[in-house]
Amino acid sequence: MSSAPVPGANGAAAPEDDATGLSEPLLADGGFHAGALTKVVVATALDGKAKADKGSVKAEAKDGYWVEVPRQLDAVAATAADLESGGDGGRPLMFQEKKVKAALLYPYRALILIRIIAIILFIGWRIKHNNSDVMWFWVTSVVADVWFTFSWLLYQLPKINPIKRVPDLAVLQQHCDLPDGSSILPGIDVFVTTADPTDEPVLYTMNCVLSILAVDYPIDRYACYLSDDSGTLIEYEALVETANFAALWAPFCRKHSIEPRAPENYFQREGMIYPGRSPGEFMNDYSHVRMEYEEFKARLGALDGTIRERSDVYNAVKAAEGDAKATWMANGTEWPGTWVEAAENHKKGHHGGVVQVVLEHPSGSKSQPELQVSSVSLLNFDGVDVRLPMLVYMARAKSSSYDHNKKAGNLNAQLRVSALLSNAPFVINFDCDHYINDSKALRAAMCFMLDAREGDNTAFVQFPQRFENVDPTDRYGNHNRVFFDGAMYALNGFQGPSYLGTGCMFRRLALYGLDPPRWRSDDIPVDTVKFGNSVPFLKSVLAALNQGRRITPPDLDDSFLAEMTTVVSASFDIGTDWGRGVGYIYKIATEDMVTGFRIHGQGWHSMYCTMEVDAFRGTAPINLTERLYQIVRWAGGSLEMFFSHNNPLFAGPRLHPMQRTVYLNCNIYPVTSIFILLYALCPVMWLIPEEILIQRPFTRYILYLIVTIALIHTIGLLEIRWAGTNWLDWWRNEQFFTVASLSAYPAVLLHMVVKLLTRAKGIRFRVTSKQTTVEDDNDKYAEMYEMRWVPIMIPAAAVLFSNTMAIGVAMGKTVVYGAVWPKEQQKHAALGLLFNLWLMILLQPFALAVIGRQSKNPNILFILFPVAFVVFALVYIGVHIFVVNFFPSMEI
Ligand SMILES: O=c1ccn([C@@H]2O[C@H](COP(=O)(O)OP(=O)(O)O[C@H]3O[C@H](CO)[C@@H](O)[C@H](O)[C@H]3O)[C@@H](O)[C@H]2O)c(=O)[nH]1
Ligand SMILES: [Mn+2]
Repeated sequence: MSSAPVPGANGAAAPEDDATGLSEPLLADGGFHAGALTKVVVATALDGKAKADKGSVKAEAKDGYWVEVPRQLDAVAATAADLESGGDGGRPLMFQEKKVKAALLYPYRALILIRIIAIILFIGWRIKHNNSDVMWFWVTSVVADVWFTFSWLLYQLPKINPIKRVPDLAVLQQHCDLPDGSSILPGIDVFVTTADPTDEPVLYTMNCVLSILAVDYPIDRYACYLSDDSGTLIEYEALVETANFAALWAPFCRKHSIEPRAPENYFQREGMIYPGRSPGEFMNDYSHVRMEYEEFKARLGALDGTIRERSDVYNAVKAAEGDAKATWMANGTEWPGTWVEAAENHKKGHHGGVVQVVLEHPSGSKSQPELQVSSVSLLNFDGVDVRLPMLVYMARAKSSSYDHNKKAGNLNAQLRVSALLSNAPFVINFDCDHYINDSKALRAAMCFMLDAREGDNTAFVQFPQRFENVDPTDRYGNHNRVFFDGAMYALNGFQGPSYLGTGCMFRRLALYGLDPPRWRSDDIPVDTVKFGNSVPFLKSVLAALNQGRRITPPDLDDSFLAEMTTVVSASFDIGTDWGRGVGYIYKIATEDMVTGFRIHGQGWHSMYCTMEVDAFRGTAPINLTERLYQIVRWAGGSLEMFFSHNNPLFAGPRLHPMQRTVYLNCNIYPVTSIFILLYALCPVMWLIPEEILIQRPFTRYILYLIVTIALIHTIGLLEIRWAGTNWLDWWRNEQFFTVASLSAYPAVLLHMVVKLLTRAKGIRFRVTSKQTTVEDDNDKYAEMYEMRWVPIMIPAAAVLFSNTMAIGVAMGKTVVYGAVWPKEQQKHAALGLLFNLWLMILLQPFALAVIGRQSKNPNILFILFPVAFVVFALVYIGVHIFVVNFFPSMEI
């Protein structure tokens, strides 16, 4: 792959893949089985089928730990007709609630109780036996234990009532899809955010957009907005190309029931079952679409060059006038955003706003869209809806005099533009590196929003984040399953999951800061102080309040276009409630956590929706340096939230006490790292001549530690059962928490202290790089081995080094003194070493990162570490002999 920092470099590299890329899928037994009418297996037929079967067996086993809660039907009558939610009264129940089986839940709760008792006994015992060698050290470690207990309780207690909710798509369909082919499903505005065409390859972003344009939802009931924070022409022109390709791609997906509907990911997958209705035409259609896709990618890759060339021509003409070198759109107008050659008002962070409707809202008729690709006519789309939903490109204006509030500011601009253009009652947002993996996902979210029970009081429906590019052993804990499943199912038992930044459907009114219907008063101020100075926008808010639920396309006349530029202007938010009481929240690096918190604080509920097939998928940073920066942002945002007016302790009474506990834990967990760092450095005491112990009797102390740590892991083993995760997920979570505690978290704490003292700036939203810079076609995880040393890694490196040295020295001492040590001391040394080893095991991912490419075989640590131990042991013995001979009075 090309590593040139050219936007869309991935696309440009496509032709290299042609040799394998364009080959048609193999057919099972040389042809299609039209067997059970529709089931045709493509590629590795038997293999694929076996995989699919195994998958469903696994899903059942996972679900085996859950029991259905009977649906309460009487709730239906209680809900009045609410057009905002798309129902006409008498709405059905559209999801199934499940709780953990008693046989698992009660032992789980019992173990939590046992651990609480064990810890109380332990701390009581320690305080009674304050006979350590070094008093200050003992006091600190007791404080540490109390803190560990406190933060563990914050973490563990809210997990005692997990709930799983499964959407019932069939009921939704019955209720909303009318027999005449129309639908009463409510409107959705779909948002995609991107910040940089290089760090976030255009190809990913466009794949995300394509998966949206082809999603299974009534075409005139949703609209797609791409908001480009880089303001580059390349993103706009890529979107126009995408609209062209979508005219082929979307009907193809609909005709053949393609999954997933992001082409890059679809063409990469093998062994899929053909579920569509036209197996006979599939091969022909497939190869056409595949060919068009390769050409589409090539066009994306060439965009940069095209734009430069075009601009050179225009600029040459204009040169005489002495103008700056502008960037020109295809229609011969100057691009209002950033220019290829940065100029005043046209550079990164300082440029005009753009709103361009790429595809207009489809009219009622099922006619062909205006934009077409050549081979559309070659395919037979009879009976297939070939329309596309409205598609909009936008970039908010930026100016160096204003804070743009990063992703939150970007999303708020999208909220306003979409309010003017389509004003759908629901919005869902995606990061540009995520895509819709199950085309029914938007419908699934609707099951929760329209449900007769809590539907109207549900502000958002969050889906888990699932990742595609992570190495099979998930070295740096990217899958985060303990969080995305364990913690989120747990929250479902109270007010609901927190907002996790992507793959989350919101009720527009909840984002506008309104109370849930349950608490809403009749008098809702809709004014410029709150919402900003745009009359059409205020009107749209009133319309939303009055439950206008259709996406009604306005006339795109000049005054309307001018209004759209107003709502994306750099200063629009100033002096309004945007980012505070309205929209996504500003000033906190984790805009997601704090936005969800604000909404929960008003008494809204949220729902966690998992589907059998991942609803959405994305990419995660598999390079340790990038990953740690991501953690820095999350942890930094957490602490910032604690020191802001969004501190959960100040939230009103509508926030459920357990929900408050969870948010509090989310805010202060980085503090734990101080104590972890302290403990992790303890083994250094083996380097000291005299035996120093934190606590006497040491044996009893270590036993207590072992019991309490073992209990955590036993609880974890039960948790992974109901969460449907596995022990590796659990273990990686433990390891990564330790690694982060010795790097990202202390760095963030230090930053916070400095910030509080000097009123410095907050944590920077550094966009996670998705661009693979490593060239290695044989290893798609090559990126993982390229760790860049950064200062935040110093504590982890220090702990790793001192532990290795301590173990070596302990071995050396055993050789020198072992025989003369009293039994008691031998035991102490052995127990101390146990602790060292435990730490080393927890730090394994970090050690692997340090050795880079050598870590392709992780077992190499079993050689490297023993060698290091022996080296240190020998050095110790050498020094010892030297000292004994030349400085007999000294003791080491
Ligand atoms: O100034 C900015 C910065 C970022 N983004 C967008 O924000 C999204 C997330 O950025 P990324 O760098 O991919 O962050 P991650 O570390 O992957 O993000 C995780 O953590 C974030 C909170 O820190 C959440 O917002 C994300 O949804 C969640 O996936 C991307 O679409 C970016 O384009 C902007 O639109 N404008
Ligand atoms: Mn991301």
